[in-house]
Amino acid sequence: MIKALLTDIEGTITRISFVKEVLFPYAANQLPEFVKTHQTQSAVAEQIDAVKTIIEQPNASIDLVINTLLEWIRDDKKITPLKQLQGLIWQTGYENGDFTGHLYPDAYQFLVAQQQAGQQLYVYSSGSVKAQHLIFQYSDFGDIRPLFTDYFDTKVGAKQQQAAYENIIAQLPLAANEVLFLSDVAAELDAAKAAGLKTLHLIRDGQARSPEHNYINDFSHFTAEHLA
Ligand SMILES: CSCCC(=O)C(=O)COP(=O)(O)O
Ligand SMILES: [Mg+2]
Repeated sequence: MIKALLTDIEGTITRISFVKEVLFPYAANQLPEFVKTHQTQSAVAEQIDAVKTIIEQPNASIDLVINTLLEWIRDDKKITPLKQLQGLIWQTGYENGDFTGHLYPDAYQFLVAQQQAGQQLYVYSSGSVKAQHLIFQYSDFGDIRPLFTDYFDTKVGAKQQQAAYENIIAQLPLAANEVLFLSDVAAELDAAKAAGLKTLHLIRDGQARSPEHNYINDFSHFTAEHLA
């Protein structure tokens, strides 16, 4: 019996175009200035050092680090130092009211109903935990952070790795088969299933189906059978 839901964000409860056409361009536009003016702050300096380690250039210039990060944004690389810096950059945009966090209405109604029914709600996204807090704090439906019990990002591992889901389950008071993972990406669902979680594929935009996973086109089609 399912006792908790673990949900992806982009493509599952949030429109892909909000991330690709609002958040990513905003981060790319603000990143050079943000990194240069905040490079001595520990939270930023730590990510700059992580980029230098990844590119194996300990003496890389700040411009090389910035250009590397911009290239990773263009390629939608889910690399932890980029995702951590994006979360710090997006905070200004949310606070300025430049955008609110998109949630599909069916997803919002689903999350509220599930929490009211006693399900624990967790989030696992490539976006940093800070970015997750922000999209929910400044969501289209107001501050919905009280819906969620905890948040996980790529610090537990990449989303297409089985070990990432094993690391998440190790932090929950639940068995893997008591957790239902919701995602739009089949490879993520495969990794979660290999770790023993139950899975449900959100196919909102005509993505290819996978015979390995049950699917729904939106949460209005979610039924009690999905919690069995
Ligand atoms: C938390 S909003 C930003 C989401 C993000 O940066 C991203 O890369 C989307 O990844 P997801 O794993 O949620 O599809
Ligand atoms: Mg996704």
